[in-house]
Amino acid sequence: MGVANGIECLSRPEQSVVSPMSLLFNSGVLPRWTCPMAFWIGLRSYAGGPRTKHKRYSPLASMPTSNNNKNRKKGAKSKKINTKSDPDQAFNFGQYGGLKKDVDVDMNSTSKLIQKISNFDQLLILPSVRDVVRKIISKESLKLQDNEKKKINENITPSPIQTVAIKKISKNLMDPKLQLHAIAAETGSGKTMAYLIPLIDYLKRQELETPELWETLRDAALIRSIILVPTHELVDQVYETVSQTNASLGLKSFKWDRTTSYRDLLEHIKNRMDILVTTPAKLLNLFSIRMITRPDKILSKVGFVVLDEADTLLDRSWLEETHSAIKKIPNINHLIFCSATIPQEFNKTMQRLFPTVIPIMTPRLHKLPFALDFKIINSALSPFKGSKIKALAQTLYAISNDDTEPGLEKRCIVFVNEKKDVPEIVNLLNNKFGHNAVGLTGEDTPEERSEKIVPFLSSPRPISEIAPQRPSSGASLKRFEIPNSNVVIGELKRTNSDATIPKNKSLHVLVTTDLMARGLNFKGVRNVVLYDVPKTSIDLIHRVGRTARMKQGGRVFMLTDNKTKSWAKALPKIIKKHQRLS
Ligand SMILES: Nc1ncnc2c1ncn2[C@@H]1O[C@H](COP(=O)(O)OP(=O)(O)OP(=O)(O)O)[C@@H](O)[C@H]1O
Repeated sequence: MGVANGIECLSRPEQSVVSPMSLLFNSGVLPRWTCPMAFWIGLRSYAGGPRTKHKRYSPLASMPTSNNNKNRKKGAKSKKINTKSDPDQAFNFGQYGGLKKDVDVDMNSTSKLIQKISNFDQLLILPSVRDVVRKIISKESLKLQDNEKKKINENITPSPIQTVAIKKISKNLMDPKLQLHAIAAETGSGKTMAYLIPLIDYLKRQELETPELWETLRDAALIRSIILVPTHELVDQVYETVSQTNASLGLKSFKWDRTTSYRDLLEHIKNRMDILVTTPAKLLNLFSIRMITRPDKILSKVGFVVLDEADTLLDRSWLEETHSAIKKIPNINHLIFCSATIPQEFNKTMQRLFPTVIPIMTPRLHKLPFALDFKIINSALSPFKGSKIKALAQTLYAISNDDTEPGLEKRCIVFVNEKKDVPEIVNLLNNKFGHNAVGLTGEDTPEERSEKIVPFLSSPRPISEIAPQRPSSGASLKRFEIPNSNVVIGELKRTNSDATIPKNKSLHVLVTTDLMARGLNFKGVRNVVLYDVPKTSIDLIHRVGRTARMKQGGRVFMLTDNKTKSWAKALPKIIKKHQRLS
């Protein structure tokens, strides 16, 4: 049977296409156990925040204080200190930090470029692509409230990471050689569009600038580009953005997640798939679908591949799967890694390979969101007296009763370290404190996960749509400042003790773990509670990054107790100083 489209033929190819990727891998340059594609930059950690052996230094040693500098000068003689240390020393969060301290990308030229470019018109993007992208951003952007959406074009400017990424990637966009880029910028900074705009531009230019090639692709059964993400929630989210290019640019995008049928997948591949959004595991499935006997042919025209949340996809629990998936794509032209954090372990693994990747970073990498209001609540103090659940309940009351987000249903995400704690916290919040909470962990079925997460991923609903049950008329709101914290909190005093606790409908609470801390664009969620102090700076950055996205306002309440370490209590100061975390 003919090999017309890689789906009907029966014979397997005699020899596979030798590709730049397999060349890298098979040329012995890399030991077999490594993955041939991740090329993290040669990050050199500066002396920022040296963990010193001097007894008097606490883990806060990295905080630039006068005596630290004096000691650091003294210490400088004893060990070689990088002269190019970052002016704002990295703050070691957690016992071992976790993030690479500083990057050696020239931030000065990046900052100058960001200042120079204030409009998408100044970037090398096809006009048709530029117009569509502006419309997508204005539709999805949190910044533009409805009444502003009419002024679409003048309000949509490229975010810093978008400016830098598009500038660097579009320089040689259509060069046929293998090009590797690593995009790293703070959470909520618009990284999705930072890789999507070059990807879409690449596909459209391929159509317009190489018509003969396009003739061979237009009606073939193949996939032209792939975006890999770690979770099905992210597949849905990225696809929601990507699919908006279908009608306006004639691009055929498709998401392959747990709900996708093979029939649907084959149907879309048969009619040319321009952008596939999926997970590494699903992509590997392509090689075990009986009806597809030439999966290599289907992947032979994939020119553009993105690994979003790359530090997750390439950490030790994912490395094997991601590496196998990438190895199946023989002719990659652009391979882009994208993440909000550069964990040390990830960086070391990548440094061992070869740092040929072009780094694309912005000055706020590893810093918490600019417009973040970070509050610490010590549950050891009265009135909580060591009860974290009571501190959480009171915090949620304060959020639901304060004057923020007038007229809108408020949402709050509560992150815990252990998924086993989620059910009990939800139960107590709902049945003892009258809150409106749901719990979400990996134990939930895919259907349960998407049902629970949707109200937090969509924009806030008008409160008029939800029957707000105000506290019984006898209640009075006594407000008091929690000692040793910067939190004003209200205590609901009920005058008639038999009043049932009103279900607090004006605040919707999601209690979850790090499963939901990565990449998800919780639209307009203004409140995050860290029920447990995150174990690493990576967890802290991703959890906190679910709010205050794209310069929006946002509040984080972190519950502490007598066991909380001093470095955790220093966070409000670190954030106020916009200090980098490590
Ligand atoms: N140029 C822009 N102007 C205004 N809003 C934008 C712009 N680009 C993206 N956004 C909006 O900013 C929000 C965050 O974007 P995105 O999810 O891509 O951030 P991110 O950097 O990928 O975050 P994370 O690191 O958490 O994955 C989205 O609602 C998006 O629509």
